[in-house]
Amino acid sequence: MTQDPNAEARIAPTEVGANAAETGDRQLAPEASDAYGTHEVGIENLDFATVAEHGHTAAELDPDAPAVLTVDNLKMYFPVRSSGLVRRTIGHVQAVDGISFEVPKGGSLGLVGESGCGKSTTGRLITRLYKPTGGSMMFGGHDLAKVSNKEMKPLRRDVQMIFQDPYTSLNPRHTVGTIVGAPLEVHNVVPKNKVLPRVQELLEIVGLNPEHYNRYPNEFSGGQRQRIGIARALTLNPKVLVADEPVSALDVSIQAQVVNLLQDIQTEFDVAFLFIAHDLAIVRHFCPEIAVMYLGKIVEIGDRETIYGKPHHPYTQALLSAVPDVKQAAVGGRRERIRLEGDVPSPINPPSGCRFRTRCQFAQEICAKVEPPLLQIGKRHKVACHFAGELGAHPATPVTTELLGVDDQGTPVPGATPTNTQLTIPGYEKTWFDLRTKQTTGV
Ligand SMILES: Nc1ncnc2c1ncn2[C@@H]1O[C@H](COP(=O)(O)OP(=O)(O)OP(=O)(O)O)[C@@H](O)[C@H]1O
Repeated sequence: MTQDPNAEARIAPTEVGANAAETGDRQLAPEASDAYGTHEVGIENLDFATVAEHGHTAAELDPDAPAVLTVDNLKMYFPVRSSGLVRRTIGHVQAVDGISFEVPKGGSLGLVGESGCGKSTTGRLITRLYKPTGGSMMFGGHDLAKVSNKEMKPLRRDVQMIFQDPYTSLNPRHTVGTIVGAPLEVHNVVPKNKVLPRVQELLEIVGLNPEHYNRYPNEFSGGQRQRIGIARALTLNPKVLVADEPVSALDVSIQAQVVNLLQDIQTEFDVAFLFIAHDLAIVRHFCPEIAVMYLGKIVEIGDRETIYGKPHHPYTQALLSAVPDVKQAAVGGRRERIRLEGDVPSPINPPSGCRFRTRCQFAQEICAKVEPPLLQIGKRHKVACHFAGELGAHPATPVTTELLGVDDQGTPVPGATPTNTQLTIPGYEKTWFDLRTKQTTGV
């Protein structure tokens, strides 16, 4: 494991959880560190952005990395049934509605957005906890969306999930050894007498005492339990890990340690992450590439610098304006908060055209009539907005009309030929639409 060079204080192996279990106290003492070995960051009660600075450096983008997972036009519609004896389907929750993206080999894509926008559903689709309504998820030559449960079994080894809540995701009746070792037995990967050594090795890798394999989850603190969940996800040497809010249930001082552990794991296991989180500071640190979701759609996707520095979608701009930025505040340059009006509409009956339009200050007639395509507007930047532009520089007229063959009100122009062929691919093209010149351009 990589030793954290900036850690200010190394804390002795802690057994806070064990002590608490002995006294029957589930309210654990404050966790200075939850790790047995490495990964401590001796900093407490700071915001994540600051803590992270004292831990690992932010992950870097490898623009040449091939895609390990390619998701194309993925959809998940949950049926809504009437009450009564004959339960007819009366509608659908459009939890995920036609999203496309790539996860690079050994890299990480962050998925952010408000609660209910479809992040967890996306993660559960990729790990095939749900079977999608439509679309494809190409992984190692297989379409995970189409394979049968039987065909999926060997593929599950490669695509694993870390769950949000370390309190409910571990079976309290099983020892850590059983929890971490179970996948090895189910998939028959090592002989029975090799399971325990492998479990102990994994516990050590995630910073837990390998001798604690025969303890139960309630004997560990929250951060330690999440390490158990991480060890379990790593057992089969996956190629893709879906981390669904992996630190949001943890104490702030522990979050950075667990994120740093995930970074170590990514480097050493060369595993790719789909990192789902609503905390934009954590995503900024962990993910060189970020997709922003709103009501089942990706509204903006791009590299970290672009998404955080020059977001072009009004929703991304509003989300980012709500992030407390300690450094900015210190120099008196705190961002003005953009308040979104109203609630997120129901995914059963989403707004026509652009789904964000009911809460968008720039919305015009075209937004209700025509859905904006996820248009590539930079080398690694796509946005779905008719009025895409930097904060304070949104255009007065829609930028998409010529591409879509409509006028400024969204009415089809007779004889116009829409040129939207390149608008929905999962990755990036070598050329893109220049918002200023409204021409295709490239490197
Ligand atoms: N099994 C299900 N049946 C019906 N609707 C569902 C189901 N799972 C999720 N939904 C709905 O799908 C939408 C997307 O939910 P999802 O949990 O994916 O969002 P999320 O962005 O992960 O939110 P959160 O951060 O709160 O988990 C929500 O409206 C949710 O109510």
